[in-house]
Amino acid sequence: MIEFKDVSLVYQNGTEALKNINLSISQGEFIVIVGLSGAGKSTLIRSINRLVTPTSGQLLVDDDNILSYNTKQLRKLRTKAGMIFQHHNLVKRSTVMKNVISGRLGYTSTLKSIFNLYPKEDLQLAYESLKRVNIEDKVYTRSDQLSGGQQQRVSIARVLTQQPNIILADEPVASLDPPTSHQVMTYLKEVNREDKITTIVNLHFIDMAMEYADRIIGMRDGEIVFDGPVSEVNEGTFEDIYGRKIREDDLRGGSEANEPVSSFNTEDEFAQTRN
Ligand SMILES: Nc1ncnc2c1ncn2[C@@H]1O[C@H](COP(=O)(O)OP(=O)(O)OP(=O)(O)O)[C@@H](O)[C@H]1O
Repeated sequence: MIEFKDVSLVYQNGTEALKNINLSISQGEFIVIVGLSGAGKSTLIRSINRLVTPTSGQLLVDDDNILSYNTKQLRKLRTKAGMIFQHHNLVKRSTVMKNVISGRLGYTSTLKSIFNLYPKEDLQLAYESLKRVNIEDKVYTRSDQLSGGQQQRVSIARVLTQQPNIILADEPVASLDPPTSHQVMTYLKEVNREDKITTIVNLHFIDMAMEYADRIIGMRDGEIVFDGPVSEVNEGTFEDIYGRKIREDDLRGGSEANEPVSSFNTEDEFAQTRN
């Protein structure tokens, strides 16, 4: 359970990025946050693993106020709340396995991790995580030799290896083409359903928000201006959130041919079904 109680965040330059946020998120929900650039979406999700620190209010994760956490507690929190970024944040010159096993860092002593002394079970878990996103054949490939979509799948595998109970995804598909975007969202949704991991995703594209979210939160100018199940959302809702008419570039497109992806071995194979 995640609870924001009157949470505000003012950056050092005076920008009020979050204004009195009150929000309650139950374990296992799949939430998409939408809003124009600068609305505060990143700030909101980065508050949950304390990549940024709210300046007032209370932020509870499993009944604990994370705003009073020390360094050791923060390390634990960041293991529990895994993060996926727009640009993957993989170590480019390391292999896929090295990147994915780093998901165990929060459970391993620094010395052991320097010498790559991960327990066998951790290596097994990393391999199983790669299998879940169908990229286990790339286990010894250098990360910079993968496509953008493959790198994002590796970053999902890395997060899974962390065994989190929250996944925070900050614009995970912003740099991907439509078919690959749907593939990545489908994996996130699959993981959410199977493992009951609370998943919070920032998205720019309203058609993708409608397709994958169970609940949509709309932000404008640091405030929550909509919060409800996807069944209550229509074009007018987005126009209210955005404060303008919906435009073509608010849509990612390419969803009509969306199929379950698990049975495809390669991204090319998957993409071919969409052409
Ligand atoms: N480190 C920072 N220092 C000062 N202001 C910041 C910082 N990070 C973000 N902001 C400002 O805070 C506000 C909210 O930014 P945030 O990145 O959370 O919005 P967003 O909705 O995620 O936008 P985008 O979709 O462009 O990423 C914006 O006005 C932004 O310029």
